[in-house]
Amino acid sequence: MPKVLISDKMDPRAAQIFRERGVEVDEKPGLSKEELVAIVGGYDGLAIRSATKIGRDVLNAANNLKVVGRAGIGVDNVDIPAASAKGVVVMNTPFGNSITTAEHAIALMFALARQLPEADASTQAGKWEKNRFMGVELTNKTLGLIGAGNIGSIVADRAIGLKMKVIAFDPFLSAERARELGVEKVALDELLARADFITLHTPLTDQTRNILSAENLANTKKGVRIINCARGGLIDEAALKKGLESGHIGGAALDVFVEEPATASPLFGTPGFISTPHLGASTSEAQVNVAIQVAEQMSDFLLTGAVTNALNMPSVSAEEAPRLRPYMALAEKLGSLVGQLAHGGLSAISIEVEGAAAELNQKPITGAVLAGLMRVYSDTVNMVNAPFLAKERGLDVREVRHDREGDYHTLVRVSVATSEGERSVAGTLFGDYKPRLVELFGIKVEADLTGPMLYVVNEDAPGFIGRIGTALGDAGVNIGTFHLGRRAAGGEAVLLLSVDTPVPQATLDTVAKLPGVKRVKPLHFDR
Ligand SMILES: NC(=O)C1=CN([C@@H]2O[C@H](COP(=O)(O)OP(=O)(O)OC[C@H]3O[C@@H](n4cnc5c(N)ncnc54)[C@H](O)[C@@H]3O)[C@@H](O)[C@H]2O)C=CC1
Ligand SMILES: O=C(O)C(=O)COP(=O)(O)O
Repeated sequence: MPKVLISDKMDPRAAQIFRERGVEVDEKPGLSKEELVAIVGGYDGLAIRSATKIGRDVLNAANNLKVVGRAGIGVDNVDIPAASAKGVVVMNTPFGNSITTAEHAIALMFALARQLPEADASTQAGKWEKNRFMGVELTNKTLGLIGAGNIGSIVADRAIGLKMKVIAFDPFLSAERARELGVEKVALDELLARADFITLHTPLTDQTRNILSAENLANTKKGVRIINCARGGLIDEAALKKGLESGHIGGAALDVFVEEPATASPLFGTPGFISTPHLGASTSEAQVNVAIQVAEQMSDFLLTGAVTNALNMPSVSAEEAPRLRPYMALAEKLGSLVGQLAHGGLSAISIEVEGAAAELNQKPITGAVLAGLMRVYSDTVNMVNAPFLAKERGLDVREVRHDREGDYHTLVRVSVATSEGERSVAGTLFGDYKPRLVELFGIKVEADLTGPMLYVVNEDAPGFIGRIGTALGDAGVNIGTFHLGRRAAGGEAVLLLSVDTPVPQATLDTVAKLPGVKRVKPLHFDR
């Protein structure tokens, strides 16, 4: 039974779903990094929010980990390249808390416009400072949206409802989508110059880090009010403090900080500054949504192989997963076969599907071929990290889908470019579930690729099969199955033998010296 650790505070429905689905679950929110490193090796899945940091140290210790599930949106607390290299799928729940977070941005916008936190503190202190708190109306003001994705779009919709004019800077926002949202797409400089309020809704990337830099903050309209419910690091916090102190910035509301938890930010106490402790997603509705979704996605993956909302792997639906499973086994065996038989470096690989295979999602098949191929070089390879490793090695990967149906109702062909020219192998599924090799380097040969095997290329000649049987028999190696193919009578022939035990080196040397033998290679396949 797979085992999952919930390492952040999560709605109890997550644990309930894991248990109902047959996944063992431990709940240990608030672990230190050292505590997590000490126990993470015992888990197949980690369910997290933003507090758990999954870096190389945690991943190095996570030797059984298959999936990290983020009950929320931002995954900047997960080292995705390191997770991919380790073969760990990282998934999030991209919509479950978007409305809640958008509402928090709107709440902070109102709080800034009417100085609600300060007015509340002063009133409850018995001061009744009616004349101190003069606010501004939102109606007819311009809201500058930096990032118009899921959350930004909801903020735009709500702000338009409040009769604001919404302008948006987002390089990936199409003119058509901007029209649909009722926002005006502008360049960043124009947004800075025109906006009365600015709200940030982008992920933290190399392009967005410090997007509100000291220089950009200086180019904003005097009195601008700024809201950040996205990620700390989008705003230069020191420059923001200076801007608030000089009065150029009329107010700022941060839900997120460069350093979290922010318990001693220099911004605290600055006039016009208000803050919340990363509460954007904290409503009961959003937390139920993301808890249910993450537990379902992770259980599906661990129990059926279905992949939803992964950031480092193509999706596989729950309906597709059972249909794809035998193809992935076939693909992995074919990849392994070409990997084991390749002489020297490979520069390119092409994965072709035809017949019934062409109706399926090809990405997982490609991932499985690459995993089989790359496992020849490293035994920590799986479908998640194989495409990354292949890319790192400069392997050119091509996918081809043929509508035609040939001799077999379904076929997967793997061709590699080697220093000796192109080599290709092909396989089918017998009875729609049993992987079977049907072609090896242009020669028709049918075989199960399983366990220890022996591959021999020889000149087709009478008596050869007897001689090889004797050589293996003399070494006490029992032959399980025997598969033969040849280009033409008397031409090049291939022999694939499954053997009960691996063939010793001395016997391989004996076989290599038999008359007519051109190549001998022991192979091994997972069963
Ligand atoms: N405070 C909180 O508790 C929460 C924070 N978030 C954060 O909110 C942010 C936005 O989330 P979503 O809207 O769901 O993401 P999304 O991916 O739907 O939208 C992000 C948008 O940013 C745009 N973008 C990317 N690079 C950009 C750039 N250089 N300049 C301008 N725009 C750029 C993208 O085109 C996209 O439209 C994320 O950072 C997420 O982690 C999300 C939920 C809760
Ligand atoms: O979903 C996100 O990106 C968030 O920032 C929410 O964070 P949280 O789950 O509340 O720690």
